[in-house]
Amino acid sequence: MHHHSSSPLHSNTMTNYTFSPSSIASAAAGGFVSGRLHLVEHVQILELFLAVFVFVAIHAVRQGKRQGLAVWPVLGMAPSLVVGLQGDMYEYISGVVCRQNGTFWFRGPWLTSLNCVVTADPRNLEHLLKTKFSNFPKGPYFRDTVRDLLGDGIFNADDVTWQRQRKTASIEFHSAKFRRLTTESLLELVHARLLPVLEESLRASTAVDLQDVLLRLTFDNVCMIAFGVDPGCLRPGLPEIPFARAFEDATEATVLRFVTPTCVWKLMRLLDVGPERTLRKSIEGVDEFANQVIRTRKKELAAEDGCQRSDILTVFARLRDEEGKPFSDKFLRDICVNFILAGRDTSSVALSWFFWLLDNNPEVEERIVAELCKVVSDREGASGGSGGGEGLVFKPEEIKKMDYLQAAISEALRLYPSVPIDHKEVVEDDVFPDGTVLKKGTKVLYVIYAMGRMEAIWGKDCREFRPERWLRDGRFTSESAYKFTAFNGGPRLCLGKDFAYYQMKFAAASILYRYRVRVVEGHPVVPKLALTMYMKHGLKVNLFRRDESERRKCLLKYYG
Ligand code: HEM
Repeated sequence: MHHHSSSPLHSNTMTNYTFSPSSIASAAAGGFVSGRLHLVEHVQILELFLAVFVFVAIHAVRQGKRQGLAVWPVLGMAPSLVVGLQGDMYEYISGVVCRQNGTFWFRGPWLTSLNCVVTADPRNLEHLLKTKFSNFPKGPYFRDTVRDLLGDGIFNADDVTWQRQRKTASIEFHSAKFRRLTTESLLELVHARLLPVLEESLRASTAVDLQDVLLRLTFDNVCMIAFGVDPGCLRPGLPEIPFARAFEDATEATVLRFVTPTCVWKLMRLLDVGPERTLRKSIEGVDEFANQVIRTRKKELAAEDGCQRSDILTVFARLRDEEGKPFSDKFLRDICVNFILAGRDTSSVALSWFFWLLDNNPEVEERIVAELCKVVSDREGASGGSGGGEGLVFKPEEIKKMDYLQAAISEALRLYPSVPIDHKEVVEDDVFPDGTVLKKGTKVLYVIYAMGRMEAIWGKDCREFRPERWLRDGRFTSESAYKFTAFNGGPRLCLGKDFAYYQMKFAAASILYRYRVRVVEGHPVVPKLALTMYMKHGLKVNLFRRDESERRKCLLKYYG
């Protein structure tokens, strides 16, 4: 369409007319006439171009009404996606999926692999997560993209490889020994490391990035659970830890692959350039740390020295495969790296949104503080007031009793699910309960973020932060995993769910009992576009001491 502007005739005429000083007369006579002729030609072509554009645009927008997003020739829905990327992508997709009654087809540009079904319909979720579970694995596309980092670990595996890890890890996660490990490691981290860092910020009257602090807390915690080793990210001065840095870089570079055409990143990997070079180097960093821990642990176990340990590495290192052989170091590395990835950021990100929501909903915060004080005042032998001092440590059975806190955290996860979008691939032709026809190989995206904000699921007040919706007679009641999908559902339900709730409740209760957490005025809070819903700019907060008289006031207000 643009060939006219590069025609030699056209450019010569223009050159003569505009710049040649040699013949003004000829320019006035012949040049001027031909110039006008070309101008007319120009205008006609422009008009034609405009007419075609308007026609295509009307067609695209009309199709958009039916299909959710404008569909352009060749580019499909990609231009609409680019527009969406300028604002809040999650809100944008949620809007489309709601207008389309829960499901729509995303049409990618020709010759790309971006076509997929996008859904937020609980019936479809139950179908793909439970009823037809084996027809919706993670699939080869996902596996190829993340294999360099995750190998054959649980997050990246399907079928037998997944089943075997799931079974062993599930038994372990529900054992008393493991529970003890998680409660003890968390107690140590919160009281010896988290609270001192926060106290220091209060004393110095400086703002602190609460998201960063919480990310460090859960990173250390999950490493203790996976490896039995504490990397020490959460310490005064918030030092940079090479293993944590390598892990983060490796995850980011892996995520980048999802938005790069496969042939491009594969070529970059071959040439060892750009983000692929970063990825290779950071994976080396991860492996160096992992391999050293694995070697040491194997020696310990051979010397029967590590019997008391109950971390994931020790459990799997003791096992034997079908042929009676121990697992390879590489497989042990994959198992641990996957657990770290799964349990690293999700709880801390959820807590960050939770504290931000509390800052905007002071009455919810008061109710939580009242509940904490009630639990403390119910302690045997406690008398008067809320019964605790600054050194108070919540006990596991007390954490369990905090129904309102559990409701408030669930409500934060409903509105800001740590994993906002997830995906599956179709093995055999199938049909969703809502009638969507699925061909073998189709990719399915389910928008967990949108599901938390649908009137059809949560009612008219779906956008309000209202923990009460989770309570029946003051007791926390869980929702169907196919409506509240923050932890996934069916056989691949989050393995760390109970632990995550314990961890979030323990950390939140320990902080709220001592401090008022106030977000710094004007601090921008927006989600980052990534596989995990981080706050893009972190969460800068100031801390203020919550003293006994304030706690007592909350207790009296709600419990008389
Ligand atoms: C608020 C906190 C958390 C949320 C919202 C969350 C959410 C999820 C989701 C959505 C999945 C499914 C991912 C997928 O299959 O694509 C998942 C899987 C998993 N989560 Fe969590 N998670 C949380 C905390 C944790 C923690 C603390 C751990 C471990 C210590 C953990 C361990 C796992 C594991 C091992 C899987 C894989 C299960 C499987 O594939 O069979 N999670 N989680």
